[in-house]
Amino acid sequence: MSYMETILEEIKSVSQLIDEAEVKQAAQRLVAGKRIFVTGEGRSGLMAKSFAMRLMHLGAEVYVIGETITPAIGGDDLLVAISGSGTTKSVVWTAEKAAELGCDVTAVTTNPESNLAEAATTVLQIPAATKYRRENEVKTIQPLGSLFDQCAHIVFDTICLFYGELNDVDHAKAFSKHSNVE
Ligand SMILES: O=P(O)(O)OC[C@H]1O[C@](O)(CO)[C@@H](O)[C@@H]1O
Repeated sequence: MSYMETILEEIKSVSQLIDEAEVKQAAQRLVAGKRIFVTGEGRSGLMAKSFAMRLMHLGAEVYVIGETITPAIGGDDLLVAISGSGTTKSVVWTAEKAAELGCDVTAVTTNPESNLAEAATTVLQIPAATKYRRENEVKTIQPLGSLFDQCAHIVFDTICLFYGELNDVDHAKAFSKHSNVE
């Protein structure tokens, strides 16, 4: 099998462990018209940013924690916190702080028993391999958390499809939100 086929097989094996109904529920929680904040470090942070960009194109009011123009988070807001391991301190701390403020916190992680999952209101588990290669993680030929990153990206795109459906946003509406100064 080629490397590309192997990667696709790895992603497929993880996707088969995810219940799409749970992904739809994650999208439904984002529809409430609330402000959405996303957070994650490093690679997981990049996945968070790509998710935020897609949600913006779909009409959401969305912010990335730590960016220059990100406002204060409040009790009426939603936080999506992404960490493959569920142990990255800055992400756990952000989730704890947001929960303390009354935010609805969705943890996107491989580990439903992690500190991040504990701090969250809801856990969306993506049972992919992380950089820690814990015993129960699925096998991967890819280094670090690549498999988690890829699967998270696909799960976020699935959430975006549900989100678009629920909010009546089609390609044309999304295109109208796309940058016109590039
Ligand atoms: O997804 P996690 O477990 O929070 O890990 C994030 C960290 O791991 C890496 O993805 C890889 O070491 C870093 O880019 C990032 O700082």
